[in-house]
Amino acid sequence: MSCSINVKNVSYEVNEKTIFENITLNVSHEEKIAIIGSNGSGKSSFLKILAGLIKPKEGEVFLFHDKMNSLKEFKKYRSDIGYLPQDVSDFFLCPTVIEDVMFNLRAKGVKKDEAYEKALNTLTELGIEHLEERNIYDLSGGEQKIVALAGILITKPKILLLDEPTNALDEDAEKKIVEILNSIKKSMIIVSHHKSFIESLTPTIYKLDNKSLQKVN
Ligand SMILES: Nc1ncnc2c1ncn2[C@@H]1O[C@H](COP(=O)(O)OP(=O)(O)OP(=O)(O)O)[C@@H](O)[C@H]1O
Repeated sequence: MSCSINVKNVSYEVNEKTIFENITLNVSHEEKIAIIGSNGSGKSSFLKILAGLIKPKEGEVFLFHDKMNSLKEFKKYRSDIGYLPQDVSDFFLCPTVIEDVMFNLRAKGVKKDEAYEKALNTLTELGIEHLEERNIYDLSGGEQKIVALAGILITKPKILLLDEPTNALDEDAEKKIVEILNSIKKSMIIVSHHKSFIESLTPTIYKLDNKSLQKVN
């Protein structure tokens, strides 16, 4: 089957300390996988490598079978990758929720009325339409997380890299996110500590432990 992401023998170190080594992973077109692991095991760093934000020490990353030789080369796939960071506080570019969610579509040349309609639909799907006119920086951490997710989902990226998408979310919000992520047929890597959330999305779970990535089941 065709793969969206291939990782070959990737290692990462910070300040000469090895965080993980020799990670090999293939994620097929439309496959969802989850990564668990204890605090500090390197899950966020691994996602950042796949998003082209940091460089591995060694190894190779392929997106759609195209080898990424430098961080610059990730640029051509920027709009195909939806990366949700663990901390979204620096994620926003516009003051209000609706403006921010519309922003990525407007940047792609979508007309204002159409972008507004799509943004409102996305907010409604995620159950946060009441936040439309709110200032993002007045929102709670959980609300900000869902707004950030809305800004990613609206552009329909081919790959979703989601770092703890439900931390700080209440049960209802989590349920909505499960419904939406289950309805999306895209390649997805979800990092989470939340077992029931992960199990409601995918049976394919990996654990980052002792510097290596192993399949749990
Ligand atoms: N820029 C950095 N400077 C110093 N240390 C870093 C940096 N980035 C990551 N680390 C260290 O690398 C290790 C892995 O961090 P990472 O955030 O990837 O772990 P994680 O598995 O996502 O943790 P958590 O579950 O707590 O979010 C940690 O020990 C962290 O302190």
